[in-house]
Amino acid sequence: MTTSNTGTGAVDPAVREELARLRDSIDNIDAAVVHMLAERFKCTQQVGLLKARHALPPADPAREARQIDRLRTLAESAKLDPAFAEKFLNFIIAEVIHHHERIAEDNGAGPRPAAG
Ligand SMILES: O=C(O)C(=O)C[C@]1(C(=O)O)C=C[C@@H](O)C=C1
Repeated sequence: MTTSNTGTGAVDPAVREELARLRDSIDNIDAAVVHMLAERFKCTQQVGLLKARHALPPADPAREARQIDRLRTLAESAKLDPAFAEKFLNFIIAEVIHHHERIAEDNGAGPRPAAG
């Protein structure tokens, strides 16, 4: 229980100000994340085209393993939950792989036939 909320619906103006200041920073960080993700997807779009043109598979599990390893280490030193960092990267990479598959289809490669 805090002493700032009187329970009457009135919130201490200092608390309001602190919340607004923190939310401004959150909004700036969210904007930076969106811009950085947009740049990342511009790069992966180029990778998708390169892979499609040279008949390379959309996914590269060995590369992903190295990225996850690296990101987990970075997360630990930044005091961010490494499991969260891994989930976040996997989420983004899954989307990239969908894009790669679509680019390959649009470039006439189509899905690879099953082995055997
Ligand atoms: O580096 C690649 O080969 C990519 O296609 C990019 C990327 C990524 O988004 O980082 C996506 C799919 C691969 O499985 C590995 C990494």
